[in-house]
Amino acid sequence: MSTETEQTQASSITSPPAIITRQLRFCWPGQANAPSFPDIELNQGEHLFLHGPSGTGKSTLLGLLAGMLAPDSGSVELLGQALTNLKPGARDRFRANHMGVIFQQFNLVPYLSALANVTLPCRLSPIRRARTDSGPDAAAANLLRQLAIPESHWHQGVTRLSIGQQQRVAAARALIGAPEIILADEPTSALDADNRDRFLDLLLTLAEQRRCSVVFVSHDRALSSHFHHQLALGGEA
Ligand SMILES: Nc1ncnc2c1ncn2[C@@H]1O[C@H](COP(=O)(O)OP(=O)(O)OP(=O)(O)O)[C@@H](O)[C@H]1O
Repeated sequence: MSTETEQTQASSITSPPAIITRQLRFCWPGQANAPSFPDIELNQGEHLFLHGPSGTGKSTLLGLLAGMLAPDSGSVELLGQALTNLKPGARDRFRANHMGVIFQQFNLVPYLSALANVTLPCRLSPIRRARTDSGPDAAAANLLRQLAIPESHWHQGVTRLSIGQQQRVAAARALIGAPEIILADEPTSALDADNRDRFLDLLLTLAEQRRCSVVFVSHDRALSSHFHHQLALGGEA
């Protein structure tokens, strides 16, 4: 069996799709039937807008893509790696190396500064660290500057930032070290329309500069035109 590093090197030559899912089903405790999810095929550098009414499984699907949930049946293949075949520890390493996740509740580490939150993926992944040309601190500073977080806030505890600023710190943490895949769960829900559009433009511009694929969950159909593809859950058109 080849190692992840060998497969990643092979991937860069043949560029397999960023994401392929087939016949995914997942049942939460208490759910009568395991809902099935539509198949996804997303090439590297492409962006997918995932929408649908509340409770239709958008966050669950992101959890399956991130390898945080294991499907009852079906498969997830990311960058040519069958995620569903990896043991939990290997899945965690794969996520740290190749994915940036922006959670609905941000999941920032409350006792760390904004800067330390952003550099965290580089401490967990040598691959992400190696992709920051001038080092994690400089890369984090660059992202925080691009995301308009005032320098006076970089060394403050992250809980002292506004909700909109925390969202942007979470985006910077997802982008650092140029992971190939970014999963974003309603990252603009707390922002007003102007800040939402600015945030989205910036996220997609930074993702494009780094050739990241983005899967972006939102209720807000007005955002869909920013994305290459759309996928509806729950029978929405
Ligand atoms: N931790 C959990 N334990 C049990 N059931 C869960 C859990 N998380 C989600 N569910 C159930 O799974 C279904 C899909 O939830 P999910 O959060 O994936 O939907 P969603 O489309 O992301 O909703 P929203 O737009 O409100 O965030 C819901 O019926 C929900 O109750």
